[in-house]
Amino acid sequence: MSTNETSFKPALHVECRMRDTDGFVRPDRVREEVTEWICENFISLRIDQRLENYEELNHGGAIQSISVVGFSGVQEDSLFHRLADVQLDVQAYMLHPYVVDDHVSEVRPGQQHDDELKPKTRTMPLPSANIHGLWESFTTRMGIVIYWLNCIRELTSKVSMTKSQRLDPNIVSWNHLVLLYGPPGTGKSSLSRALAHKLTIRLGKYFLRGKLVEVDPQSLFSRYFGESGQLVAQIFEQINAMADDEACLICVVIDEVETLTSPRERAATGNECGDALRATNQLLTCIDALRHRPNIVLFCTSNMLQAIDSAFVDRIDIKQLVPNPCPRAIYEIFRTCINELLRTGVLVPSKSNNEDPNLNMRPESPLSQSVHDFVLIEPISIPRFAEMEIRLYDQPHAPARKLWIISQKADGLSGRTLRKLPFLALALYTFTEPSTIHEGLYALSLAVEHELRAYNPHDTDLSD
Ligand SMILES: Nc1ncnc2c1ncn2[C@@H]1O[C@H](COP(=O)(O)OP(=O)(O)OP(=O)(O)O)[C@@H](O)[C@H]1O
Repeated sequence: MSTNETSFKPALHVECRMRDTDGFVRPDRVREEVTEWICENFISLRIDQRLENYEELNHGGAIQSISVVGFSGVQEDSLFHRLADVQLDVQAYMLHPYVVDDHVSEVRPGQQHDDELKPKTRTMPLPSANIHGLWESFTTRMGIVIYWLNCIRELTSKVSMTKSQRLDPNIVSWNHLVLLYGPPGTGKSSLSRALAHKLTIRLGKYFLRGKLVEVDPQSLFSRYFGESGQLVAQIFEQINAMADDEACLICVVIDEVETLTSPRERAATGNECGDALRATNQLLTCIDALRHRPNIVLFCTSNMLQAIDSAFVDRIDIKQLVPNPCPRAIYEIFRTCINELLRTGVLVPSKSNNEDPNLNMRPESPLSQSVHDFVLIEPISIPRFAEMEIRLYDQPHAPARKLWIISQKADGLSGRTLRKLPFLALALYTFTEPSTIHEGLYALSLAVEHELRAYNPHDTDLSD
């Protein structure tokens, strides 16, 4: 098959997580060997599949896991893909260990004035154990996730093209700027970090390392009039210096970017101070200056798109609304929380037949035989939506089914609120310790109703 034919095929992404080998094993060698092994041993692959029996490979000892993580084609929601129809994209990476206290840019003790004039950033090497798994918690298969798949695909191709083809930024416009906007608590900041992590893995062919730089926008405002512009310039000087290492992908995250980019017309009419105007001007200049750096991507988040300067909005390459999670995403949020409560023993699997007659039927019982194939006897974790969807109506009492009904009811709540609810529900509505999974789910359903009433005080009938 010609190379041209291959490059037009959609990509199937496979991630190969390596053990820490102290640099003895090169990721590109692992990538090559795993690609060859997959082509020789598989006809098709399923999204989310974990590949086994790789230990026999020359680099098998250096591999911790191999998973099929995504597909960049038209039918992004289909689960099975024939290798003959795709371009295999294997990435080998090593996670940097968990960092408890992120590095905050240096400030010298005892220098009060100096401290205030230092913009604060946190840096973390990528890919990082701190962020690992975050992307997956957002990208439930199908549903709202499609735009994230598009977003990562667009970013990957733009960064890789500017890096490999050395495109002239004055001719091909790419400002390296992504804006995630939407209501509070929908996961914009977490998604920016998750995107940075994922992008570093996916671009492992082009960049040997990655770095996440999180800028605290509040620290860019000084109480000394006229200093804010300088602080912005200072932070971008630091970022520019980091980008001198061309083998490193620098992902910068600026939360609440509207604080730095308030519309300059407002300042001109006297409602905003001149210092803010200088900060906005400086930021725009710095963004323009970064355009020739193929290894920088800037992720910004905002709750208020209308409060951002139009010249900044005009420079944005990828602008993505992050809405409240849809029921499938809500199911995933609740599912991960409940599984964590089960894992730690805060919740326990069902103990008696009283709660759910189907659930504890013994497999030996002839009466149970017909339902046994479908029934979870002692669930130790709730399955993913994709796994339980086909069996949804066969098991009216299964925890997964109950959770799906609760998730549909919780539509409209923010991701932040949803993450709090399972734990809060146990504190408010259960009286035994530990509670069973069914008691926990009943409590969660009450907590959701309570929260919805707080959102819509006039809506009294929330039963389904
Ligand atoms: N769709 C979602 N899926 C999974 N978790 C989510 C989702 N939305 C929000 N969360 C969780 O909610 C919490 C808050 O997220 P985050 O701070 O990223 O939101 P935000 O949109 O940046 O909020 P704000 O605008 O108030 O700063 C995090 O723990 C995040 O994991």
